[in-house]
Amino acid sequence: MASPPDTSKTIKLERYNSYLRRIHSTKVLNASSKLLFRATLLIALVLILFFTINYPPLSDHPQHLHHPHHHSFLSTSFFASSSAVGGAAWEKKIRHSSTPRRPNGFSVLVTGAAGFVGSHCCLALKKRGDGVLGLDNFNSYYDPSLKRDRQKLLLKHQVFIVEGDLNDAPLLAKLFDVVPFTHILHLAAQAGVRYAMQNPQSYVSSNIAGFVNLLEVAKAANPQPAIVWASSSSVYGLNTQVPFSETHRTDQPASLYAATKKAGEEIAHTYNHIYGLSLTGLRFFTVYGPWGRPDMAYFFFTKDILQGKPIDIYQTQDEKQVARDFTYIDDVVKGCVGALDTARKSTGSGGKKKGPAQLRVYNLGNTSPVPVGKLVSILESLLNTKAKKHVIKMPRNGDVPYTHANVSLAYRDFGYKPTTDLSSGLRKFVKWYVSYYGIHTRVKKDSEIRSEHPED
Ligand SMILES: O=C(O)[C@H]1O[C@H](OP(=O)(O)OP(=O)(O)OC[C@H]2O[C@@H](n3ccc(=O)[nH]c3=O)[C@H](O)[C@@H]2O)[C@H](O)[C@@H](O)[C@H]1O
Repeated sequence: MASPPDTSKTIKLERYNSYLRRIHSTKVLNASSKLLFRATLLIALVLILFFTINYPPLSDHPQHLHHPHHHSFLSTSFFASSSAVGGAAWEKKIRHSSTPRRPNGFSVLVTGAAGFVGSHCCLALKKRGDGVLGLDNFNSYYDPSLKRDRQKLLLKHQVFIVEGDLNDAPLLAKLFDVVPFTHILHLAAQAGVRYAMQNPQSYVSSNIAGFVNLLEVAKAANPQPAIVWASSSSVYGLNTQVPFSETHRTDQPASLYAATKKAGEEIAHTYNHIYGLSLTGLRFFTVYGPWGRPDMAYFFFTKDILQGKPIDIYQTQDEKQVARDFTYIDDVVKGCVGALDTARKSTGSGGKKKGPAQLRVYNLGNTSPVPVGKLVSILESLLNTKAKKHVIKMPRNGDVPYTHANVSLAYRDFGYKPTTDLSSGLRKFVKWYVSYYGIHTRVKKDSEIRSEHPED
């Protein structure tokens, strides 16, 4: 009888083989995981190197990268470009934009650079050879696409705007770390008289908290910059003496907007007194012109007249015409530049006052008030279109009935002399408006307007 085959050896052999296979596969596994580990290490090293070069540590401003205004750091810059806030490319842009190109040129930080007055001032300063860096939060108080278009215009002239908020102290400190600004032209604000009843907090946040934040950074900077900033004709409030002079009372504001601007003037006094900051407040009188603000009456009147929509023309409670000392943008820009040119250096350093510093306030108006009804009839002529006019009593919305600037102080100190009357200025505005919005209409010549409005 054949003995059954001895399988014990085969079984042993198979076990041995499977043992060998296991050892082998573990070795392979070990080798591949080692490879994976090394590759991961390499990638991590490369990434660390990349971030160290492009994003040096903001150790003194830790919360900056998490600020809501800089979500673009993660969403776009991380993948798409290397010009994120704090990066080497970003710093290069900032330095390039703010470096003067004329002997003894200024290096100016312009806040509100994508705004109406801000964008015009940036261009004027850049054109004469000053270094200009913009700051703007591009908020949506009015159509941000207009702000973006102003930004594009500035970029063509090598003016870079940092996107950020006045209340972002780490960002402001970072800007001063990178650039020794000689001046700040502070024009960022929550503007508009009537909107203050709808959104009071935004006035406190921009015009008070934001201003204080900027002053805190400026006082600590070395060297301290000289600061020129936008106050407002509205601070005259219920003052009845005319024309408004800087010596008249300004303690009766009629709107929260006016109250925050007046607060700004008092805050300026404090920072000048304690820290030796050189501060100049400019009281703008209803500034208008090309690239203007869509929330202002002359702008939305133009839009509504062209669209055949009715417009409200305010009258005082005793049925008198409401009037404004409308001031053309180019005149105001000259005033801003004049104020910068005559601003003396701040005297403090590193947050300590070293001696008395300059503290000034000036009216920048046109010295020639025009009733709103007249403004509308000039627009009607320019646009060859009749407005649907609703004359109504001025709602209790913070508006004052009348403004009229005495500008002799600004004339004495820096030769401020407005030269643009309302019809010439509005003509320039309307020409810009129809071209910007692609409207086909013939805008009347200055001579035609003048013959229709001889007293202007
Ligand atoms: O000098 C300033 O410090 C301010 O100027 C500007 O305020 P204002 O002078 O109020 O300009 P703006 O709104 O264009 O109204 C013009 C006229 O139209 C009248 N007005 C207004 C609206 C309307 O529907 N009807 C009307 O008659 C209205 O009663 C007024 O008489 C800036 O907006 C402000 O930010 C601030 O800088």
